Amino acid sequence: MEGEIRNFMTVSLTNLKLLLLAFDKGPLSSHSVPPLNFIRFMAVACFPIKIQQNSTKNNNGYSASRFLLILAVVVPIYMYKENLHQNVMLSLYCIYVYIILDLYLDMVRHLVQFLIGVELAPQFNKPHLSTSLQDFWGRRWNVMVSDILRWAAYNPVRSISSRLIGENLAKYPAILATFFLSGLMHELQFYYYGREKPRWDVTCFFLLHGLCVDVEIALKGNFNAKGERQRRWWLQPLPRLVAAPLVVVFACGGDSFMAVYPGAVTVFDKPTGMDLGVRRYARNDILRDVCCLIAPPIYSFLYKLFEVEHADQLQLIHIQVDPSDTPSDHIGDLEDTNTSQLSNKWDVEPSSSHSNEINQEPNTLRRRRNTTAQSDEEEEWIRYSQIDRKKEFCHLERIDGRVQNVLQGLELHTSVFNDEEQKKIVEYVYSIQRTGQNGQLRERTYSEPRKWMRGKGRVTIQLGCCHNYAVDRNGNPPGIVREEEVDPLPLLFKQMIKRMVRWHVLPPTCIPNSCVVNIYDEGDCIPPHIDHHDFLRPICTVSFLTECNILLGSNLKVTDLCLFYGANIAKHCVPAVPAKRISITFRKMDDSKLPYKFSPDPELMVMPTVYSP
Ligand SMILES: O=C(O)CCC(=O)C(=O)O
Ligand SMILES: [Fe+2]
Repeated sequence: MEGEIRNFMTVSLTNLKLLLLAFDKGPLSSHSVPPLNFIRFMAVACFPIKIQQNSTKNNNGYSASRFLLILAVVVPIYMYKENLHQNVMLSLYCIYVYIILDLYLDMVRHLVQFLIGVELAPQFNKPHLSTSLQDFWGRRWNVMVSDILRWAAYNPVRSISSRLIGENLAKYPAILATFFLSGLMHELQFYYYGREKPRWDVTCFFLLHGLCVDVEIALKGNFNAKGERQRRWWLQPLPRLVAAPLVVVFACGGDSFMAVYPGAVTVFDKPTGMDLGVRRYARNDILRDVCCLIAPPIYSFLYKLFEVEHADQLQLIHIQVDPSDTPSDHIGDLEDTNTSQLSNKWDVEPSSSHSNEINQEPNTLRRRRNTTAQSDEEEEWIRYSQIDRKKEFCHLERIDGRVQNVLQGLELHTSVFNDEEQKKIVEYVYSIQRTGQNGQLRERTYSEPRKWMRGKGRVTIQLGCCHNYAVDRNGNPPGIVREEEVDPLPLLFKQMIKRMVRWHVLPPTCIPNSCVVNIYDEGDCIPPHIDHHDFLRPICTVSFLTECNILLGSNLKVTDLCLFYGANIAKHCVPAVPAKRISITFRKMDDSKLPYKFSPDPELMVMPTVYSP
């Protein structure tokens, strides 16, 4: 059977990978990380494997021994098949197919891993813990295949349809196309085994699930938009213990899943020689057809009923500084420098004409202030004592069945930077923006919302590392994109960090080494998201120009403007801002997730002095 399965994988997946390579996409493309030498290239092309992007200690795969144990229980039950109801047999069969697949793929993974010396990703990520169909198919079931389908169908269809029907709707046809392609691949695989004319029931099964995922995503957005309904008890999420079996039963055990069995029976009956006594799926099965029709609405309803939010601890320090005057149009001294890297443009000596007060360490401040007959200590003490700190934020929500304070760790510090300093920082930001507009920054440092996203996106400037909130157009997953290089943190921002550590706003144990600057025009927003866990907590946002609402919580009320694909766990968002606003979010990267070309900044490695009045 192993030989059969190997061919099965080679036939469909290798061809798809090679096809993607023709467009320099997918796991064999020139962007692959780590770069593929000949041996690795051949291994990735020929085997159902995926190179682990970020080396991880957590292996989400199951241990083979646990599986063998389950198998040891399931297989003997087959002996009593005559006494078992057909549907029980089908469910057992489903478990059997899953275990065999996982064992086989895991075996291949370990063998290839050993041979090519690269860590490979597990293929399954605890599918029995899925909390929604989207979670099941997108993140837990056969993840290597999901990745390939994302490149081959989802991304291209999404990009074409966003031009035709807009960014918000584009995901729906993209999802359908992905499931359709998956259906065709399965049809081909079953044909390969059974040599029977395709009955298209497998394709229908995948299309049905694609439709359900579409409905699920649409409803999630819709329900979220009606924030009030979230609070009704019957729409509150149930614990994963209840939600997960429901999703898995729908994904694998519902009547519609039986559509897959004819293929599965054809595939596995013959090579294993097991006559499982499973009835052939009847093409005109009325019950199945009815189920197909009613499954999406029922599923979507169940989804919302049993959706589980993850209890990620929110630790966000938000520093809200007083809104300064409208930014001046004055460009500042920095504009005429003409190098392409921010570090050169920006990292100016405190003594040069580019310097500003915030660039100076307390002793520099001291010297200047002495002239005003105010001692340096007094000056710093006054500034330090003017900081207003609010830490007791509390909003209780039920997450995973437990009542938790979702604002745990949130702090608000005001008056950390004075008006003059804020103005300088804002001017700096504008000068970087102009540098980016002139194409003088690294490709992923500066990005503007696309034209049709006006009012929905915002300008972002990423420094220190490039990271994705969602899968990017190259298929990179959310989180730090380790192979991308962006411009480094400029001196001014490093000095902001030092100031915040010195004045007890940031802990000296978590000194940020990256940041994202968000420039919002009136009406722009940031959709609900949780900052990726490639970044350590706490995370710190400094806000300029305009006061605005920032929503925090596990179930956010979201306006239509902020509908966001994949935001099933929404933790914070900035709804449409009333006027121009700038924010700088500082984050420390997890050491194991640093960009490959990242070199730690010596200035930020020395523990900054903490002020003690
Ligand atoms: O602009 C803000 O205040 C929030 C920014 C943010 O959440 C982010 O960039 O992840
Ligand atoms: Fe964020």
